[in-house]
Amino acid sequence: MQSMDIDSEIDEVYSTVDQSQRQSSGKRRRRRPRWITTFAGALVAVPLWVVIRPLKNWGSPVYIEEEELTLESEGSPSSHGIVLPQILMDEGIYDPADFTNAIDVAPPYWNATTPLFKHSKAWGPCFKPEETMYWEFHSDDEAIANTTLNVPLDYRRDEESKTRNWQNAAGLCRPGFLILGAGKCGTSSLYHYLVDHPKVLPAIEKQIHYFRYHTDKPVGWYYSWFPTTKTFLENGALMTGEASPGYLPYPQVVREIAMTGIEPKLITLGRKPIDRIWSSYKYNYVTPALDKIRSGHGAIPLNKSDDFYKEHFLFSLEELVRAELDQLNRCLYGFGISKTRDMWYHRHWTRKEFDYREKNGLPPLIDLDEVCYGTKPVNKTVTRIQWASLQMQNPQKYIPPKQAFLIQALVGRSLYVLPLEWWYILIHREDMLFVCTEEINNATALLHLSRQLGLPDYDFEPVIAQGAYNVGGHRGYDTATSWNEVRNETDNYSGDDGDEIPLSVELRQELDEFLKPFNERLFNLVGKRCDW
Ligand SMILES: Nc1ncnc2c1ncn2[C@@H]1O[C@H](COP(=O)(O)OS(=O)(=O)O)[C@@H](OP(=O)(O)O)[C@H]1O
Repeated sequence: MQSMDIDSEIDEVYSTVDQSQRQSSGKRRRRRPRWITTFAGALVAVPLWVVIRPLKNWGSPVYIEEEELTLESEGSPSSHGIVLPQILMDEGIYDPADFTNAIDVAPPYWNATTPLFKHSKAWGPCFKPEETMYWEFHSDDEAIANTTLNVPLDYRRDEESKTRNWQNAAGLCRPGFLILGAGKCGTSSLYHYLVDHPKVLPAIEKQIHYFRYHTDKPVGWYYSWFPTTKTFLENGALMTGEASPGYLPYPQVVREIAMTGIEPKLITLGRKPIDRIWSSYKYNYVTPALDKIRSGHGAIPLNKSDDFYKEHFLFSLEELVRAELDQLNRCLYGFGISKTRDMWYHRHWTRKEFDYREKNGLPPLIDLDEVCYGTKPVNKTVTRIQWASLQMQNPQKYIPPKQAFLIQALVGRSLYVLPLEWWYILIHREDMLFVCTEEINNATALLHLSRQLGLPDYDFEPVIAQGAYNVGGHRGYDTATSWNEVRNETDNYSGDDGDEIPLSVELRQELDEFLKPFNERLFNLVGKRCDW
């Protein structure tokens, strides 16, 4: 997956998911005729139910008839104005105390005073089903054993859902959190840590990238990547979410999200820039380039060692950072200012911000990806303008073209404040959450974050102790690497000073100087400081 661009990553993910969906649906139990279950259930389950009622998710299956899922059947509003089918409250699946927490924050879509809540035909984040629903509270050991999760999830995905015409969001749920990025900042770990919370259900995939690559599809297609209303409610969930690092860098994604009628909490991770740069150099450049070379590229000899290829056929970190820094200096303090303005000023949603910044002497908005680097090769030898002299002088050195959009921005994607400033134009400040990567190993910091998301308190210590995700060579968003292995195998984790990163002292100093004002601007924007 590593060596592919995000589009093909996603295509691959989709086909794997469809397969696993088919497999997992094959494992689900066949439904029994309802009258049998109702009768048997009444005989056996009712006396038991009296005893075990306080135990959530335990007991024989509970079915809800169609008429029980109408507005009339809904319970009276709780003190927070939440209305759910009465049976969910009676069963103890939800408790009125669920809808606010220790710092008095309600999870997204559960705040009954917001316009979004009043106007959507929904139970919290989930749209009401159009058909009779068939409810089972999961106590099924077999089903549980067949999933990696504590609860078997039901997603409504089928062939039809891939077509543009599929509009219906009935029976589906919206995400309550999105991790926007930045890439290589621990987004996979944070996602897995958050979905360990008993009130949070995962999406089918960590990365859906709907708002970047798939907005030609209806929003129902997007929601179909999350648990269905039925699964969501019967598990007593409060939110679901996803993590797509391709969201953060792009201003057009901000607008797409704001227009979609979702109001998730938006989480951005920022890692010590030099650590992110080094991680991205290895993951987005070295590994995919070596993969490509090993499968045969041009006149590059086969079956040589990694060191041989690195020495003769790859650009060093020093070379790429040097070239990019020159480009960034030209762009951020020169041509990028007017070019960004020309591109964006005519849009309603950005104009006021440009004017405000100009009037108050604030740094100008920059559309880093689009404006500073370009998106197309210059000619057959030069993949991006910033590499013109490098590639002309070393035509034998290889940069995989599909990865160029990531390799070109090793430094740029560590200037977290530049894309974030666009997000703050349209998104409420209280919905923008910033996390320093170096904090995510800390259960207290995660508790704080989960409270800001509107979740009840939870101990994240055990899930953190399991390890980190998507570490170095152990690629894969869903693979945990134990902390022992992490310590043995990574050379750049928080806590050390990154001395082993192969950059000359001079360039490292220049880079630090270059980064400093952007880091300060970031801390100022998000209202907190990281340890870098
Ligand atoms: N808990 C914790 N603390 C510090 N650093 C961590 C943590 N979890 C993951 N990581 C490191 O983050 C890198 C992977 O980031 P992402 O998952 O965001 O990568 S991706 O953009 O989705 O591919 C990857 O960095 P490198 O190993 O340096 O490449 C991970 O090791």
